[in-house]
Amino acid sequence: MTQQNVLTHGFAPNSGGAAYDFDVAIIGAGTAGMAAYREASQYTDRVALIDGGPLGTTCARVGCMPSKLLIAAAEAAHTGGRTPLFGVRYGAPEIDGKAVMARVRSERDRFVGFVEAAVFGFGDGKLISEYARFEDDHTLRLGSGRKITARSIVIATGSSPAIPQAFFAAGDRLIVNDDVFEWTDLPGSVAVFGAGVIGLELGQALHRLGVRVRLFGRDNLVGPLTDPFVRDYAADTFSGEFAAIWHADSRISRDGDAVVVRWGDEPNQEERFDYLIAATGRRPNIDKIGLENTSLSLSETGAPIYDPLSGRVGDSHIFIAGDAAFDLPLLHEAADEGRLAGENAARFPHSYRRSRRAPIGIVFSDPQIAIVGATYASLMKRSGCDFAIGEVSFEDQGRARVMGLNKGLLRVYAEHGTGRFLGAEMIGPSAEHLAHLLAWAIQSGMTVEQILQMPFYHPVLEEGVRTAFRTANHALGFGPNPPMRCIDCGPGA
Ligand SMILES: Cc1cc2nc3c(=O)[nH]c(=O)nc-3n(C[C@H](O)[C@H](O)[C@H](O)COP(=O)(O)OP(=O)(O)OC[C@H]3O[C@@H](n4cnc5c(N)ncnc54)[C@H](O)[C@@H]3O)c2cc1C
Ligand SMILES: NC(=O)c1ccc[n+]([C@@H]2O[C@H](COP(=O)([O-])OP(=O)(O)OC[C@H]3O[C@@H](n4cnc5c(N)ncnc54)[C@H](O)[C@@H]3O)[C@@H](O)[C@H]2O)c1
Repeated sequence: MTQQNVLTHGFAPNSGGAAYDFDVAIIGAGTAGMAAYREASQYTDRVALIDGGPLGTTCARVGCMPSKLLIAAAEAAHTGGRTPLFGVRYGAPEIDGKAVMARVRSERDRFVGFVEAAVFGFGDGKLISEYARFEDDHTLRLGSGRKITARSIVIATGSSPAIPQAFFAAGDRLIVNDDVFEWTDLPGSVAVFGAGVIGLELGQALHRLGVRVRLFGRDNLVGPLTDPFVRDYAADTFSGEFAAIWHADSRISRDGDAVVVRWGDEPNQEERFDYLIAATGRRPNIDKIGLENTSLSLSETGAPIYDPLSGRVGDSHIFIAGDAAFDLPLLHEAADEGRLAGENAARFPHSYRRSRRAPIGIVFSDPQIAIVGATYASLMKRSGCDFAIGEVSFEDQGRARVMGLNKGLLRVYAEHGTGRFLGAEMIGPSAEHLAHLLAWAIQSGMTVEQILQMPFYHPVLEEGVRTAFRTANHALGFGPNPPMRCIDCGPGA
């Protein structure tokens, strides 16, 4: 990849004798930073995009894309195990770990290449390949020691794995997601710590690829789920497939090449692994950017206090976006926040607030997990039990049974009085698609009644969604419960 557009020694800013070197300086050329750059460039040419590397974005390099590539391989390995249900038998899968990881890495490199090409395509002198930290409110000190000034600044520095101190007892066998995607072969065994999104996705995928996996969670949490019924259903489902301890107070040590994990006093409560994968959450990359040298208001944790509808930190000329803000650390949110911050930084002091899209989060486990709109926990906090709940189990749902994918539970939440659809949590088949339907309904401000007026084909998984809304309709006091397995709804609808 040519770096001819990368400016490392000197730049040509300060056009027109302006007070600052740049109108906008963006720290971080990830998803949020690139979106900010594109947006700000609509208003001014005097934009600097600063990134100390590696380029390529977290999503493409060590996040969304390589994780989904690994999951795709795991799905291929798992498919044969499901087919005896249909009277179709394949032999045991033969998993070539080297070939699995070769595809993950080469496809990953391809995605990263596209991103790099986009950054380098921004034009001469637009990218400054150095790390930056604040020297004062308008001044950034670069890694080389040089300084630049900017009228507005966007912080888009992303996030990094947060690793509990106790894990370091595993020495060089302690790894994070970044390291997994550098493997050239699959290991024999891993202890995955953290039953959040990353832990579930990587843990299940590695298990299906023949790696001995044990997942160690905390507080019985399962991914992002907050509804106790859906969470318990999910925990039972995953426990039925691979070894998982949803709450463990474990002790970690190292014995030769092995990581030893002990989670109780019984002899069978100790296991040895090749690696310990830390998937225990992420923290924003804001601790080393010199925020203490600015006049910004910081929270107790040292995070800039900002408005998520404008990206603006306090009443300053500084904006924050993406995982650095850590409100919704997801790819599409990083892109939206980057655009918002870039526009407002360029327009400054005329910055505006913009409404946000309906929240949506998907975990690419199997079954998939999805949450949309307001979570169960946030509704409980906001209104106690004063909201209506509808639900459907996918165990007897027609289409799910036909496909042998009849594992899952969807719970939908609606506002009493208005019948407005507020949010949903689910585990189940094709959750990635059903979640989009649900999120679009929330963003459109639909009521349960309006949703039930929509067309539903037969036999489809969406009929299960309809059942959940029919039971919500009843919980709202708007109508009777749907008959169980009603024929005109389609069998098991
Ligand atoms: C394993 C994994 C799987 C994921 N899967 C999904 C998924 O399926 N779907 C989804 O929506 N999200 C997923 N995510 C989350 C998603 O990847 C992130 O939310 C998103 O990439 C954040 O983008 P960003 O621009 O904020 O940060 P990044 O892309 O990390 O960009 C930050 C940039 O800032 C640079 N930088 C940092 N500090 C400085 C500094 N001081 N000076 C200059 N440059 C600096 C870095 O080099 C980097 O290039 C996943 C994350 C992980 C880790
Ligand atoms: N499909 C997706 O959209 C996707 C996939 C992967 C990552 N992501 C993003 O990346 C972020 C980070 O993912 P993550 O999984 O690292 O964080 P997470 O916040 O989703 O989960 C971390 C989990 O680790 C647990 N934990 C903390 N300390 C622990 C300990 N000592 N022992 C055992 N468990 C412990 C927490 O209770 C929590 O359940 C996510 O919030 C998400 O925004 C998204």
